[in-house]
Amino acid sequence: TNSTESIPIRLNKELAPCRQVLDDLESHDEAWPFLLAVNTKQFPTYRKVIRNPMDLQTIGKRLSQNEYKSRDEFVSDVRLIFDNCETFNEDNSPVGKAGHTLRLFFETRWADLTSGK
Ligand SMILES: Cn1cc(C(=O)NCCCNC(=O)c2ccc(F)cc2)ccc1=O
Repeated sequence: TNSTESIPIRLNKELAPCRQVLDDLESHDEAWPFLLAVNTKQFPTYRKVIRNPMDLQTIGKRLSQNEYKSRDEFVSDVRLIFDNCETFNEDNSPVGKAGHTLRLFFETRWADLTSGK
């Protein structure tokens, strides 16, 4: 059965752009640092520095489990990825640059999807 059948139409419509932009982010060439949670064995200081980790897989799970009650909650989690990235990485590092590139891509795509274009 279609898991969205139980969601009110209004909410389902609300969340459609969220699914679309998440798919676009996941398939972006610069998404590689953000697809999965940062590996804390590879980066042992990460959880000390970053109190609220976030990644695209986690957002996908929350979306599929209907944990977002509004677009704003979804957008906050996406922006948390990029804010965490700026906190932990130098701007001119490979991950830092990927974060800036993907943030700009997100904000542009999100505006297109939600400004009725
Ligand atoms: C957000 N962030 C990520 C990293 C980081 O180094 N992340 C993993 C890179 C290695 N992972 C991959 O290359 C990969 C992962 C999944 C996939 F499907 C394809 C490639 C470091 C600091 C930081 O703040």
